Amino acid sequence: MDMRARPYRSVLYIPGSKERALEKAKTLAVDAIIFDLEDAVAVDEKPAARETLKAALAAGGYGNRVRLVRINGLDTEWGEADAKAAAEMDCDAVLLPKVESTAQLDALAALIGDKPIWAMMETPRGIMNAAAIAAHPRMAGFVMGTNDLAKELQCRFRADRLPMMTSLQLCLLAAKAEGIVIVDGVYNAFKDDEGLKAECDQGRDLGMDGKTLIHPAQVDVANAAYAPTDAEVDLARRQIAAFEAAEAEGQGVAVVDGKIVENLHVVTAREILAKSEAIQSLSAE
Ligand SMILES: CC(C)(COP(=O)(O)OP(=O)(O)OC[C@H]1O[C@@H](n2cnc3c(N)ncnc32)[C@H](O)[C@@H]1OP(=O)(O)O)[C@@H](O)C(=O)NCCC(=O)NCCSC(=O)C[C@H](O)C(=O)O
Ligand SMILES: [Mg+2]
Repeated sequence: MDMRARPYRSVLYIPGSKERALEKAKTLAVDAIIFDLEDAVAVDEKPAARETLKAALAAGGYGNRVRLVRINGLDTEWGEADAKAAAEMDCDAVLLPKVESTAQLDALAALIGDKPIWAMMETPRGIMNAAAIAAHPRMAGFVMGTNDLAKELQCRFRADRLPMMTSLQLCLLAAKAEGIVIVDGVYNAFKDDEGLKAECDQGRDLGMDGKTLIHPAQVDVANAAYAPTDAEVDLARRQIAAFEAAEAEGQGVAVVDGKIVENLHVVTAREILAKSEAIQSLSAE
């Protein structure tokens, strides 16, 4: 399955220093993992975490989960060594934090061979440059860093996320314009399923591909919220059938449940079916 076509409902951060969590992840039904060398790893543990992570990835066992390695920024004392190490790791892409310019992406690209790049979108300057960052030839996905963003915006955390909505939507526009993946920021209260579900539903409504997570307890909620529902799959099938029947009769429009169905709705319907099938084939592997 190519990187863009596959599901990203649940994207779990794992501190690269925590062997127990690195092991636990092999048993979790996550679509992707962010193996973290940045904020989840204490300063004193950074070089050791790089070695721990390298060994864990070499040992394998992560199945069909997409493996992203989040390095420290190239302006830190660990960034360049992280990037060179990640280039040799058995991972699918390298995630760069606090991306603000395409020059930073060029610098990373020079260190990591042909691995795709993902960007943490979490600073005001980065958000303002989202279009150019998304259009970089090596760019494959955006991860919203809503904790850093809230810090930089000096905004309050609100259930409706109004203070950061412009930022989320600028990144969504940039990602969709370039056809790259975009996953939403974390929900910090990892024991609050109801709040997490509400934020997942909001992200899904906005057009996010999935949710970044910090704890295994959050996985099922995100997987459910970002999968097409049975009702959506049923409607998609009926829309496609009705439109094909209308076309066979020389019509360009069908009606399903009292609503028009045109070619563009059929494109969305086919995407829903494709995502549903991709999820099924992931769990069957
Ligand atoms: C939040 C935690 C510190 C809680 O850890 P812990 O106290 O160990 O939780 P539990 O005892 O409930 O754990 C139960 C078992 O699950 C494993 N576990 C816990 N967390 C993870 C995980 N993330 N991945 C895999 N496995 C995990 C434990 O090892 C236990 O296993 P077992 O004993 O075998 O049953 C902890 O969850 C944690 O460290 N989470 C990650 C925090 C993190 O990554 N933070 C950085 C990312 S957030 C961010 O920076 C986003 C962005 O940049 C922004 O700006 O917004
Ligand atoms: Mg951050």
